[in-house]
Amino acid sequence: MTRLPPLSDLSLSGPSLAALDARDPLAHKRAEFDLPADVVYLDGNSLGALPRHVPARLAQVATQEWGQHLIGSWTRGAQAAQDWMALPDRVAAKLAPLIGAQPQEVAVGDSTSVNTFKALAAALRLSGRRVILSDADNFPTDLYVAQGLARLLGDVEVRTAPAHAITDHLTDDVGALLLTEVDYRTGRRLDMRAVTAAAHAHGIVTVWDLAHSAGAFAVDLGGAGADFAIGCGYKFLNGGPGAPAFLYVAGRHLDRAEVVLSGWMGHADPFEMARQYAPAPGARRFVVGTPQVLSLSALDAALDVFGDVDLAALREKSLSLTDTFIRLMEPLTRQHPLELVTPLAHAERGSQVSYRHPDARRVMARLTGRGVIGDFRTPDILRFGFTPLYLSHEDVGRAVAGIEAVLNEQTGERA
Ligand SMILES: Cc1ncc(COP(=O)(O)O)c(C=O)c1O
Ligand SMILES: Nc1ccccc1C(=O)C[C@H](N)C(=O)O
Repeated sequence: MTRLPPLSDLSLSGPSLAALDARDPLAHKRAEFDLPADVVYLDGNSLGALPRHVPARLAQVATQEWGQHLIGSWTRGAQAAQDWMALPDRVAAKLAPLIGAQPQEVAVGDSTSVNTFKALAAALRLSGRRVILSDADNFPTDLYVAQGLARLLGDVEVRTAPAHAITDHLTDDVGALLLTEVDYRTGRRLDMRAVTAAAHAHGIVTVWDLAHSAGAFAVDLGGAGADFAIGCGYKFLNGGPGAPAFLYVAGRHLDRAEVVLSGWMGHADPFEMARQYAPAPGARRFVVGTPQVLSLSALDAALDVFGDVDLAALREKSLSLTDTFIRLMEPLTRQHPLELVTPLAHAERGSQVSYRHPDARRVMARLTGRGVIGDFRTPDILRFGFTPLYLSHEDVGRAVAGIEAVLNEQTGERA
């Protein structure tokens, strides 16, 4: 079991947590979200909370843009850049600064799974090779999509290795490397820059899954030299259930990146109705069919929450929340069969903390019943996500108190 150094200025008592909250530069952001009062929501890494202003935007799109302006909304307001046709591009432009991208390097639409397929196919084509390498414990959809692409192509091998040893498996026959920057179970964060550089040394094209990164901390795709990336709109970006996902392609690849799902909305001039596909300039070519206007509008509005957020402060708060949680949990790891599986080193940590527990499924069910909402992940993981925009250190204290009560309850039942 992992042990932490003794607490210096922190205890479970309210005031020190309140003091941390008092100097939180993001404390005011909480008021921008709608959350039930009696809940500590530690699941924003699965479904982000509702930004308060999003329902009004949805109502406006439904009743005015759809209800009143009907088909005209596709191009209406094009001068003022409010048309539905350009909505994916406008959302891409809002998202780009959060992931260290240029607007023309980002396409918004479809699901993360579908975008993984598009990015992986393009990466493999760019490499001219026939092997996809991934983390053996990657999120299932990443592995399934790679397997499906391999089945389609017939002569492609999907190879897996443990994420922590991935650089030992970078060989000159590997074409595409598909990795998730922050592991969905352990919360371990990979060094995207170092791994990308190591992959490039072998001529490997990288595809980074940013599902648990985008909106949790500043991602620097450009600085890391990443080739492709994909990620979810409904987790830390708070775009709502089923929100459109994103796909990043580095500007240097735009000329040669091929779109396997070449649909008319990624055509250079969709309404030319040409017989032959010609890709739109920039990442827009990865938009396939008709944009999902309702969900894109929700994501568009949700991203405004980030408008005044200093991304350095976001990371600092995230680490402060996860540090606080780990410290307050430490006594419980001595009394109960809890094993911290999230790295203590800040550079190796995303914005979640996970523990192994032999009865994790039941513990999480009980915890959720008490209003502390996290996740159980197979086989024995208790997972807690920390969204710096709407959680306080006092919430962390309440969560730990709830966890303690549930664990004691279970111990009492066994005795
Ligand atoms: C790492 C990772 N990739 C992808 C996904 C999901 O993809 P999709 O939105 O297509 O279901 C998730 C979560 O669902 C995830 O954690
Ligand atoms: N999209 C979902 C739909 C339903 C239930 C969960 C999800 C998740 O996002 C799970 C998440 N990716 C995870 O890391 O476990």
